[in-house]
Amino acid sequence: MTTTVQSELIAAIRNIPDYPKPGVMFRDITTLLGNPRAFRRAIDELVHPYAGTKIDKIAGIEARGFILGGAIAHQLSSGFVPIRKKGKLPHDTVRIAYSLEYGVDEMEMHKDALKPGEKVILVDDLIATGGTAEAAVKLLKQMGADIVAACFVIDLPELGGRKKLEALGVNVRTLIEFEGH
Ligand SMILES: O=P(O)(O)OC[C@H]1O[C@H](OP(=O)(O)OP(=O)(O)O)[C@H](O)[C@@H]1O
Ligand SMILES: Nc1ncnc2[nH]cnc12
Repeated sequence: MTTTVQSELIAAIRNIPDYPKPGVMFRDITTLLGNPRAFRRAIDELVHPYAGTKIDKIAGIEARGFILGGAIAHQLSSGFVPIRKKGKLPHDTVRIAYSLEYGVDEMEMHKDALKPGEKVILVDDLIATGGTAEAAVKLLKQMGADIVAACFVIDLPELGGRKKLEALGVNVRTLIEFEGH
């Protein structure tokens, strides 16, 4: 069943066919971010299960996870930890390689960004194959984080990312789903 809030979020997202390559329907959240009501709704929906829970850090995945994660951190009075593509963080880092549709990339976070046992929520805009989020989960676990949940606005269920994270024992929260790539 699609709720009113879900319909509103779906309507706020712009769909761009064949971007960045033929056959991909790009789910563009910039229109949602530019819509004050939809942006607030998305943040409220992502946050509400954790209201009143002490969450030490929100870990946001570059780049769109920074925007959502910053707003969520503010709402939950948590700190924010950026997980960045390699070479962007200035201090000592932990780094992990991960697979993209074509080739591999690496992401990293600062070694002192988290203390073991801290409660962390991982945030990104979208989960597709789950390769990006899986790598982020591995980095967070390496740092000794207690991963409370991984939260995304959009799930592309056919690509299997949610199941991949759940197989790692991660509680996954998503707001809306789209069929296909
Ligand atoms: O589940 P996956 O198959 O790993 O794909 C999901 C990732 O893809 C997009 O980021 P992208 O790699 O396009 O980077 P960007 O946000 O820096 O543009 C999205 O924001 C996720 O981070
Ligand atoms: N279809 C899609 N739209 C936006 N970001 C994505 N990342 C991976 N697949 C995507």
